Amino acid sequence: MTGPDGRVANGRFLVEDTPLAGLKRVQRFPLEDARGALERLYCSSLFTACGIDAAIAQINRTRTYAAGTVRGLHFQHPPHAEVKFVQCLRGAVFDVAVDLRAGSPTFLQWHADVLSRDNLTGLLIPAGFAHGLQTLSDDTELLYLHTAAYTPEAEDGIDALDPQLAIDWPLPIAERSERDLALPHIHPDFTGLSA
Ligand SMILES: Cc1cn([C@H]2C[C@H](O)[C@@H](COP(=O)(O)OP(=O)(O)O[C@H]3O[C@H](C)C(=O)[C@H](O)[C@H]3O)O2)c(=O)[nH]c1=O
Repeated sequence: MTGPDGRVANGRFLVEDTPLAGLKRVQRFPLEDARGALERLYCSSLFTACGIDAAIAQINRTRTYAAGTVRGLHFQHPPHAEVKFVQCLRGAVFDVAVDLRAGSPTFLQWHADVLSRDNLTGLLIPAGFAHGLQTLSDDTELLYLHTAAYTPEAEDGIDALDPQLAIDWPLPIAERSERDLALPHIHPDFTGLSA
C-alpha cells in the first residue's frame, strides 16, 4: 500500500529508484516522541512494494573498526543468489552495488550511496548484484537482511579495485581481508549471472 507521499508500510519507508533497475534506496522514517524514537528496519510490505516475494532467510550484523576498510565485492551464485537489504546502524559507509545480471542494460555498472546512522538510508540490492562497501568512520555497524542462507560453496567475489569497474572509493583503503585481497578481476568471458 503506497501512501499519498509515496511512502510504503504505514509511511515508515520511502523507496526511490537508482540508475540500476531494481536497486532501491530505502529511507526510514522513525516515529519520535519525548522518550526517543521507534523505527522499523523491515516490513514484508516493504519487500512487496519493491516486487520482492522472497522471505528473509538470514540476518547479519557486521562491525568494522577502522574508517577506510573495504569489504567485498561479494555475491552468491544461483540458486543461492540473494536479495540483500543493507542498513547502517552506526557510523557511515560508502555502499556499492554492481550489476552482474546477464543481459542487463547496465551490466557491470555500479551505483553507490552513503548509508549512515544519521541519514536513515539503506540499499535494497536485488539478486544478481555484487555488494561491497568502504567505511567512512571508525566503529561502523551494518545490518544485513538476506533472502538466502550463507552458502560458502556458492560464494564468489570480485576484486574491489578491478579497473573494469573503476569504483571511486572515497578514502585511501585502510584494511581488506586476505580473502578480499585475493579476489579476481572480472574474467573477459564473464557474461553475467543468470536469474
Ligand atoms: C556472509 C557470511 C560470512 N560468514 C563467515 C565467513 C567468514 O569466515 C567470516 C567473514 O566472512 P566475510 O569475510 O565474507 O565477511 P565480509 O567480508 O564482512 O562480508 C560482508 O561484507 C560484504 C560486503 C557482503 O556483502 C557480505 O554479505 C557481508 O557479510 O564469516 C558466515 O558465517 N555467515 C555469513 O552469512
